[in-house]
Amino acid sequence: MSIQPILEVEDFSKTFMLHEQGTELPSAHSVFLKAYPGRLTALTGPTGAGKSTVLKGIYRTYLPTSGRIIFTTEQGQQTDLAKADEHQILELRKDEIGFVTQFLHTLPRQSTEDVVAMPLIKKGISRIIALEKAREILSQLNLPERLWAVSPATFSGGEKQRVNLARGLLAQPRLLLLDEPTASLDPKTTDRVVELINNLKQTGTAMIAIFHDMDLVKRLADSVVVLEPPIGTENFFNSDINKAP
Ligand SMILES: Nc1ncnc2c1ncn2[C@@H]1O[C@H](COP(=O)(O)OP(=O)(O)OP(=O)(O)O)[C@@H](O)[C@H]1O
Repeated sequence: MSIQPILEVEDFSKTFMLHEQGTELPSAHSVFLKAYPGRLTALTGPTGAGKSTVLKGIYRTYLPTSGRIIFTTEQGQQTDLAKADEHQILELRKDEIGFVTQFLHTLPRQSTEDVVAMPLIKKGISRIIALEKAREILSQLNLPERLWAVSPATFSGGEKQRVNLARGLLAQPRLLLLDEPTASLDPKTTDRVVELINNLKQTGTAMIAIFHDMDLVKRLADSVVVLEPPIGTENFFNSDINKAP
């Protein structure tokens, strides 16, 4: 039996209305992509092509201007994320869809280990076990132990990225969106992230990840979608990566 996609993005476009400037700014245009359980779809293309906009559309930070985002839930129900109500989106974010961004928004005074453990605690895992797992992954990602009890609010870019990755990977969602997950990391930690992402694939998580570094695409991607503003996208498979522009 062929493997079924967990997510299908069909003809996704987003135009931003800049009311104060009285103008419209086209962003992502006519994007098609699919995500499969246990596989990683890489999203590449030049700056400003709309890659982050597509991930934010899937996570529903933005509403698309047009197109469909069909997500198959754990119960096997198909939902168009472009039309789902806020309550359903919040439930899916809690249980099924994760997003590792380049920014970290946390409550003041919340410790790093609590930030990382929180998605597991929300899923009903005991605080003691969740904290144990949080410390384990923070150590794997080379975040110094002296920082675990401190709020990440004042962390460096690379430290914040480690916290974001630790939280997103530990939660093991069914679909994980990653926006340049290794952008601020040193080569040793990047290798560790590659290993953790490959482990997560084995558990069946579907991933869509933005990369600028083609070496990472070769190491991690099962398929690639190239965004080319403003005319659309080109899809090809990992075996063709060397032919990519
Ligand atoms: N909230 C917003 N309001 C107005 N314009 C926006 C907004 N978000 C993104 N854009 C515009 O949409 C276009 C695509 O932005 P996006 O961040 O999706 O690109 P990207 O491909 O991820 O770029 P990069 O590789 O530099 O991260 C850009 O021209 C950007 O200025």
